Amino acid sequence: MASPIVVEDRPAPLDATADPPAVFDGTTRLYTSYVCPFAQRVWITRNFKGLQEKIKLVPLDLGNRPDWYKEKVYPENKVPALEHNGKIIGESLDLIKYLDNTFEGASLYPEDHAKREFGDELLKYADTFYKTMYASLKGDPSKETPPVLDYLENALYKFDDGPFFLGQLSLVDIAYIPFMERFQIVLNEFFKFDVTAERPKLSAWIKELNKVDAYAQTKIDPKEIMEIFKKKFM
Ligand SMILES: N[C@@H](CCC(=O)N[C@@H](CS)C(=O)NCC(=O)O)C(=O)O
Repeated sequence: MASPIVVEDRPAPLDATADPPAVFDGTTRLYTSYVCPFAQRVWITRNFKGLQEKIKLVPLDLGNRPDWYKEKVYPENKVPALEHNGKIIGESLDLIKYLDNTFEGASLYPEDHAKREFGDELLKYADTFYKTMYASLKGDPSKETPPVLDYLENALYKFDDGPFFLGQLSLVDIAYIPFMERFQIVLNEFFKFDVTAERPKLSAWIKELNKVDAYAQTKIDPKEIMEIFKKKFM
């Protein structure tokens, strides 16, 4: 079960003029960006586990990033990064596992061996998925994306005890949904290509995820998605 619904105000992103937080003062902080799909994975995980009080959001303006972020916090200069117990941890897939294993709250990975094995395979495939989707924008998505979309559609038939990849909501769904959110909009708007057409499982999966408050609260305005993609990828 998800934790009770918490409605949060989004703090304003910090830009180059902002002072740094009191780094390594014992506060657990998620350095993030509201528009970053990798960071969104960690944000959803935090929300679902009910860690809003324990893990403070520190959103950055990536286009005008403060120098102190690279210098004092995360030399990689990327989001997401988590400050916890005197250290900084990066990489979204590592972070969602870290949050699930380290903090209290609902578990996001099943105990069942077959589900874990399939979950590991799907988590590995997440890079192939998003890279194929981004690369397709330079060509014809209606030809280049069906293999990866069909892989996901077929994967959704594997367990029938719920609409999610491993039946119940897990880290696997959280790894994919930020990217699906963006590509559903962008492919529809710019290429008139519907990722869910003739993919009933995928369509139901997206609908069910939209009912999950921990995710719904992290969505960004579709107009903003289209502007970002127009500027950066097309
Ligand atoms: N592999 C990383 C990718 C993180 C990433 O690329 N984040 C982007 C924003 S969406 C970023 O911080 N870019 C800043 C930059 O590259 O300078 C992860 O999974 O966390």
